[in-house]
Amino acid sequence: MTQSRAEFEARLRQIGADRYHDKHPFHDLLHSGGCTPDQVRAWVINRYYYQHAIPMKDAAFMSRVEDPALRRAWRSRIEDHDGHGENEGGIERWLRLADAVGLDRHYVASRQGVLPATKFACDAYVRFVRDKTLLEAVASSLTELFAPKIHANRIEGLLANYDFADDRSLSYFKRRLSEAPKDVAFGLGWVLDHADTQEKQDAAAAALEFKTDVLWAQLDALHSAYIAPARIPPGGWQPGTHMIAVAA
Ligand SMILES: O=C(O)c1cc(C(=O)O)c2c(n1)C(=O)C(=O)c1cc(C(=O)O)[nH]c1-2
Repeated sequence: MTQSRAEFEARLRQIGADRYHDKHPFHDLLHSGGCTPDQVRAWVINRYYYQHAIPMKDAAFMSRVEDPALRRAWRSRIEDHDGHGENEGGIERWLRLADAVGLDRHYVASRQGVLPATKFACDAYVRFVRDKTLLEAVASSLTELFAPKIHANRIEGLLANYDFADDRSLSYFKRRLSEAPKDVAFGLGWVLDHADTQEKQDAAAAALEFKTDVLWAQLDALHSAYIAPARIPPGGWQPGTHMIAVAA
């Protein structure tokens, strides 16, 4: 049976409550100060791959949208990451975080050393948004409903527990606190308006579940590779390498 708008929204929010990556043990370690500097670096390197994929998936989405009003509402997402005018953009802000943890930003931006499962997960997200219905594509972005809370926790946890953390190195997350709610308010409204049959509601819910898997798989990959007993796959970043040379 088709759910009411309120019931369907509650169903989507429950998917976050059950499956969002704020519950992953890697995040507990990271936010509580339990990661070594190299484990934080591994996260920065791998998460860069997600940052790199996001504007590509938004461009893939926009290439399929025929309604100019929807493209107009969506295009700021690309500018938020790539920058526009005075705004240097999220990718540059992420590289500032890479600088702060002592990594060579050119290495991070090269995406060498990224774990295989991170690549598979992020590339699958870009393909999903390119190939599925527009409704499923928009629904898959709705994990951002749950992101401001994890960003606020992360800012607080990193500031309390790591020397590298300050306003400058964490500016990526601070900025997302104002960008994400605007995007997700639009995305949620669009999904609630367009998921007007049971079949469409089921497809949108499945898309959101798929996206929680994309996020969870990245943290499983990190945990397996870099938390003891660490098992770095061939080609994965080796701790101690690709650091900024520090003057003696
Ligand atoms: O740190 C996080 O936990 C987190 C999660 C998500 C998310 O839920 O997909 C995004 C972000 N951050 C983020 O910074 C971001 O720009 C972003 C864009 C999107 C998207 O699907 O379009 N998700 C996310």
